[in-house]
Amino acid sequence: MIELKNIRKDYGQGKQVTTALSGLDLSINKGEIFGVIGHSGAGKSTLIRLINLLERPTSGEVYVDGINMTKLNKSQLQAQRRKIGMIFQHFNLLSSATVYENIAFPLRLVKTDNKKVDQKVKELLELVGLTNHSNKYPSQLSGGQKQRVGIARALASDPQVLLCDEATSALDPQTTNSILKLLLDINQKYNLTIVLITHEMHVISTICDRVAVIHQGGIVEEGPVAEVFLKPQHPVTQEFILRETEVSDLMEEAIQASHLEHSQTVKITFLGSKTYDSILSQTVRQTGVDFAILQGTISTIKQMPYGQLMVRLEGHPEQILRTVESLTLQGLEVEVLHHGS
Ligand SMILES: Nc1ncnc2c1ncn2[C@@H]1O[C@H](COP(=O)(O)OP(=O)(O)OP(=O)(O)O)[C@@H](O)[C@H]1O
Repeated sequence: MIELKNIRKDYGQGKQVTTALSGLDLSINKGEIFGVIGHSGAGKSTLIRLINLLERPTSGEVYVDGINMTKLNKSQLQAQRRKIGMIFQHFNLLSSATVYENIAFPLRLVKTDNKKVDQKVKELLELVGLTNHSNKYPSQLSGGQKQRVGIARALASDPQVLLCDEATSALDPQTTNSILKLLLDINQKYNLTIVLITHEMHVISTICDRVAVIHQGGIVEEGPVAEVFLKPQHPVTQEFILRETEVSDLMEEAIQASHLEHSQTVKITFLGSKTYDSILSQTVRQTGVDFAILQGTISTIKQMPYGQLMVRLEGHPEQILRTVESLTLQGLEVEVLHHGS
């Protein structure tokens, strides 16, 4: 659906050049929710604005739905942009227009007749849950309601792609979750491709199918969210995930402090329905080892449950080995963090 090929983006000229993106390749499938995460200045805004050519690449190509955006003339680009909706961190609503007129705005621009406008706006008001607010002005709305107007306006032209530029960064956690749920519902209802940029791993793990981690203008890690989240490879990804799961450096201290003879500290990852099974207790009963839980998390990645337990297994080395093998055979992921002597 979206392809960025060997993209370079420089801002400024001569000695003042800042390279925001260098040699970036990215491919996003139709109907997926794709997240891009990175620190401030990593190049996220530049990347998302390249997709609808709000920023032109210095070199490289941008394809949306098979069309090379960089080769279009002005009117062709306008037509292609109607397939790409966008929402913003600070909503960018027209303050002097009502909710109704904000949503109608893209349709008025292309001179849609009033009856069709009315039908579409009412449908969208219902979709975003603002039917009773249509005559209000943006200043009379909460942040979450403003973003709902932004979403409805972005959907007015029946786009195939929705770009979300830090769409929940100005919202509190509860409102963030309600907006994320709305985006997920829209994605499922219309098979809309959603691209979002964020600096919060929580946003990624709540709704995204795949994620790319961007750092200093390049993608350093990319893949299905569960894979990247549970087995982060790059230090920047690891840092985002540690922040999210609130596992601190104290963890390392706990592992060292709890170090015992004839023990091994392991991290066990449970995915999907296995998260709630009693696999660990059944296994240790059979192999005869004891265990102590050092840390544990149960959460979800896009509505799929997962659990991670840090445990110290205690027993004869052979018993511990059998325990690890048995857990692995039962489909759990076991990573040895520390061998006891
Ligand atoms: N219009 C511009 N002129 C000059 N430099 C720019 C411009 N826009 C962005 N940059 C620079 O390009 C780099 C990438 O910026 P970008 O805004 O894409 O990052 P970001 O990851 O979105 O950061 P943030 O989360 O802070 O918005 C930064 O070094 C930034 O200073």
